[in-house]
Amino acid sequence: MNWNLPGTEKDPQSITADWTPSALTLIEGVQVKEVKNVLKNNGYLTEIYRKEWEVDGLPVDQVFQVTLLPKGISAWHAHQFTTDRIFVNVGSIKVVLYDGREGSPTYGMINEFRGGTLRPMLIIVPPQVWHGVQNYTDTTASLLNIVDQAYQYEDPDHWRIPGNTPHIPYQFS
Ligand SMILES: Cc1cn([C@H]2C[C@H](O)[C@@H](COP(=O)(O)OP(=O)(O)O[C@H]3O[C@H](C)C(=O)[C@H](O)[C@H]3O)O2)c(=O)[nH]c1=O
Repeated sequence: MNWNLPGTEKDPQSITADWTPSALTLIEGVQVKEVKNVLKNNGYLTEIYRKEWEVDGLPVDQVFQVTLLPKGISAWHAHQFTTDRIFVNVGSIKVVLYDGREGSPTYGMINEFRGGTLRPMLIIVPPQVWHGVQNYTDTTASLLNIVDQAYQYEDPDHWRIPGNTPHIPYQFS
């Protein structure tokens, strides 16, 4: 008996048995450290960064917070020398990375992560990897950036390209 309706499609695999997106190959140099919330009687506690996780072996020189209003987008950014470590500490944020480094084994690759209160994770973004963030929810969200080189006010190590550039094969929606 045919029970399908016109236009019916079967789901492909989207997630592995450990709930990692099945299609996810990490961009060269990118690392992700997922952490678990520690549930307490009066709330919960979340570790954000430990040197002993050995995610990059780099120093911590500064920590700053970026707050995104509902649906706010901040893209695209890259740094020549600075490693970003992004941790969404409030709400839910999409973190999208693009490898535009010619000669990189993952040149041209996009990585997309959704992290935050529900799925805490630290994302290590190496220098020269383009990144953008989007609060895709209706409540204010924020992320912490734990950088290995503090922001230089007079000479920021910060390059930008518009969020809708045709040179990155990703559209924030
Ligand atoms: C980083 C920094 C910036 N500023 C000043 C400089 C600007 O006048 C203003 C906004 O800084 P920026 O334009 O860098 O902020 P975003 O565009 O939100 O970018 C930041 O958040 C996204 C997600 C990134 O990935 C960037 O690496 C990070 O810089 O704050 C400071 O006063 N101190 C600082 O440490």
